Amino acid sequence: MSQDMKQAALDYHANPIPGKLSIELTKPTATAKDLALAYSPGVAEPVREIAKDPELAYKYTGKGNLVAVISDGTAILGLGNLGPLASKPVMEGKGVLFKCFAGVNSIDIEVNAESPQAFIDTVARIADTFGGINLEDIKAPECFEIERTLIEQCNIPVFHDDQHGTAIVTAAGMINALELANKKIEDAKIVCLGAGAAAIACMKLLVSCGAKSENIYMLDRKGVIHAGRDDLNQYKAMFANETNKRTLDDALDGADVFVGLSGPDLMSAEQLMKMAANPIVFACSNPDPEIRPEVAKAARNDVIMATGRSDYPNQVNNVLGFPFIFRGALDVRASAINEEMKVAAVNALKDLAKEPVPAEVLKAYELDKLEFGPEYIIPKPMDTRLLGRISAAVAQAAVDSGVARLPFPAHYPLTSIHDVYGK
Ligand SMILES: NC(=O)C1=CN([C@@H]2O[C@H](COP(=O)(O)OP(=O)(O)OC[C@H]3O[C@@H](n4cnc5c(N)ncnc54)[C@H](OP(=O)(O)O)[C@@H]3O)[C@@H](O)[C@H]2O)C=CC1
Ligand SMILES: CC(=O)C(=O)O
Ligand SMILES: [Mg+2]
Repeated sequence: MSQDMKQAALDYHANPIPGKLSIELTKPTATAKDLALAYSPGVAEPVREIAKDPELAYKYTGKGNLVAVISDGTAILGLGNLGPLASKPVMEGKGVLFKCFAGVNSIDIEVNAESPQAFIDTVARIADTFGGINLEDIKAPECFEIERTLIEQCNIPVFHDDQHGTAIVTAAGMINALELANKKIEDAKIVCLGAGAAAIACMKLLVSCGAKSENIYMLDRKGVIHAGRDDLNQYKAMFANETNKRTLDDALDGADVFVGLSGPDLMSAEQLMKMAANPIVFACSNPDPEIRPEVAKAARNDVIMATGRSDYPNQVNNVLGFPFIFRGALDVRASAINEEMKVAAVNALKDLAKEPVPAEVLKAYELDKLEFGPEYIIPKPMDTRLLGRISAAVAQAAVDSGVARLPFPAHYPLTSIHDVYGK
């Protein structure tokens, strides 16, 4: 990023008031009578009702449209373990996206936990406050046990965005990119650089979509994950292949797909040249991708390229998932976000990329034209149709799979965040 952009980003966060979110009132507070309803004595009435029936918290408080965005700061974007406080701009950022794209209220919570168990205990104790919990930027392998335990302990959706949000968006983009490259997912040789939260979840979902695990070469800092290694945790071990490949160069030789979920500038133009014809490169590390699109495209013109960033074509980023997935889950009061709901989100997202792009989206991105092709494999985050399509698909899948506690919403499909409480 240029010095100008860096300063602009700091100014954006600092001015005119610090931070990116604030809390707004939803009820009148102008008179003494208003205050008597909002606070003492009126507030005692919903207290008594909720004490008798906890479900009434959804009627009398903001719980049903409130998500906690919770991090321990151990894997902030691709910047690494910089601690909970430093993660706050990202968590506030997730809150901005929840609100502006899906009308979901959120509170960011940065937890200074000395162990995964301390983190779990902290989250479990505050879970009832919220309609859902979005775990963010928690490093592997701890994130897997943290999420599993919290799903068990909480009766609201708990969703580790870096795993599942990323996997859903990656799968949708990949299915479309493979179609454009005229490649079959079951034959594709896939290299995944990174073996953490995002990488493991992405590769698992690609396998569910038809990829063959024997065709996937996953790498961590020590190189290719193979059956001969004795230093693998149970999550990496699921991707250990019988192979002689040891390095990224070895793995990329003839590969069809590269998925980067690791760190900045880890793939060179020379390495890209080793890939098969019409290679697909998802360099998704944030903020700096594994290889920059300008470097990749200068090296070869047959590459279908995506990054996690807003300032290049094909933004493969979990922003295309979590706001709308939670919207759908909250609106049917789902007890969890299950596989059926994730697959429904993949399908809604990939299908939308094939439809004509509305003028307002073109305007937002200052483009004259955008149609399904190598430069447009996945919808743009500012496409307002995402709200209606993904939330409806997720809500329907929740109803069909039996985790919804409310019927499919009568006010769906949503056309705007102003409709989220009904039209
Ligand atoms: N575009 C998107 O939507 C998203 C992108 N991401 C990006 O994915 C990356 C990983 O995030 P996340 O999974 O949450 O973090 P984790 O800490 O869970 O995992 C990081 C993984 O990257 C590997 N890694 C780091 N540096 C290297 C290197 N030099 N060579 C090979 N492997 C390396 C680590 O290897 P080891 O196991 O050996 O430590 C680890 O397996 C980040 O850059 C993040 O921005 C994440 C979520 C969403
Ligand atoms: C996008 C995101 O969640 C990440 O890079 O961690
Ligand atoms: Mg993240």
